[in-house]
Amino acid sequence: MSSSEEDDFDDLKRYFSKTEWIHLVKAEKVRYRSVRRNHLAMLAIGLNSPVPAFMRKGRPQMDNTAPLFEPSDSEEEDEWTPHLERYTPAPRSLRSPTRRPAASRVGTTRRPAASRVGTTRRPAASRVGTTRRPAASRVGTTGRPTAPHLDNAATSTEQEGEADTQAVPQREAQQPHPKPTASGLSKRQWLERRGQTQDLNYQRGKNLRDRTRVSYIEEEEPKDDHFLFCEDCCDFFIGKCELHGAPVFIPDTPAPQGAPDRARLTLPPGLEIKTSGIPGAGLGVFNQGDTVAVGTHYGPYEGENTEKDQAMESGYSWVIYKNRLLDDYIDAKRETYSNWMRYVNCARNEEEQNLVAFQYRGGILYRCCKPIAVGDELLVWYGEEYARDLGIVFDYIWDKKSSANVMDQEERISKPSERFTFNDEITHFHHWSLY
Ligand SMILES: C[S@@+](CC[C@H](N)C(=O)[O-])C[C@H]1O[C@@H](n2cnc3c(N)ncnc32)[C@H](O)[C@@H]1O
Repeated sequence: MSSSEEDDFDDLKRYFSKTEWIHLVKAEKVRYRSVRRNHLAMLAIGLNSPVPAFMRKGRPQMDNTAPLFEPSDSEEEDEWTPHLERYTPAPRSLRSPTRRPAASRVGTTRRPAASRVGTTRRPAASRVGTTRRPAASRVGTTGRPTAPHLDNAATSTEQEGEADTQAVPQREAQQPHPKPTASGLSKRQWLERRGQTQDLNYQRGKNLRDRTRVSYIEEEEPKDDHFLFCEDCCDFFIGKCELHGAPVFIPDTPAPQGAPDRARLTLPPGLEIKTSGIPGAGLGVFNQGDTVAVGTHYGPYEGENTEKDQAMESGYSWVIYKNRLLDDYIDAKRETYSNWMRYVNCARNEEEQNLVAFQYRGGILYRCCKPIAVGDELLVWYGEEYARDLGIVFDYIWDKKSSANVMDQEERISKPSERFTFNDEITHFHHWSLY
């Protein structure tokens, strides 16, 4: 990383020991920086955001001086971060386990990224699950109860984040004086700002019925597949990208499940299904409308839930990572129970790939990573092993230089032209093809 890039992370350094810092790779720093920014942004607008673990004072040192996200050979690997990509540039077949791909196609041992069935890798388009724990909760969630009836309330944001919600009212009732929250306001002040002081009428001994109803909404902890990726910033975000705003989602045309030819009926306006431009590939999906902009999202991929064995037999399946023990398999073989995305063929090289498959909130989405002009065929990457299993001939070039050293790789990853996503099982043409 150049020294000017290193400067970008100056604010972050103080949260880490020297040893921890030198073991963080760029992608991790970028992630921590986003987490911190999100956290601060939420505080700035008065939302209750727990302090991210890594920012907490006195947190235990990360005991590991080796890379924080050291890859493991175990199938049980629960978490996946971009960092791991540095260690496994070699055979990334979906069937060979260590890492967890983004959405992956079924069919191998590796779980496919938004992956086609058949792998153990976490699918890119659906590679679920990483080590990321973006402290910052989604903007818009209420976070822990800022119970309006607790007029003498207010424990620190952090305490609130750790305590049982049930315990909060009692604990808070015992606190005679408001303590400042992480936003610098006491809870009372915060509530006053929100014009809710009229609700502060609850005192001990008063009829509980007089209390304002409070709904305790658990803060949603972002999961690995809650993130979207901004193709311009080359960074992950939740909700909307700070610079480029809300992502574009193109919904399917509604069609009843079980309808004959349902998959075709779901085609969004502007797309067309016709014979693929790839010889022998059958049908494909083409753009017949305006150019599809980078960052446009389609999906989720629809099909029937199935077992791994069946999924591996199908040319229309993806793996959806659920947790360390469980994957779901979705098969769009039957047109009556699937959507148009089943017709999207596999790119044969980086040049023609214009969609990236990844897992988002338990489904597989395709994100446009290259403008799709009128007449162009939509092409996604299925994942190497799955593509192989299907007999797809592709330009297998990335492995030739897969032994590129880590620094080299990191340099390359930092180039904006090379995508670096959690879902990169599917996207590896983007950044692996160059090695
Ligand atoms: C998800 S389906 C795509 C839609 C399929 N073309 C159809 O007509 O239903 C996957 C199947 O399409 C074909 N296919 C997809 N990409 C291909 C490619 N690059 N080259 C050859 N065949 C391909 C293979 O037969 C594969 O099993």
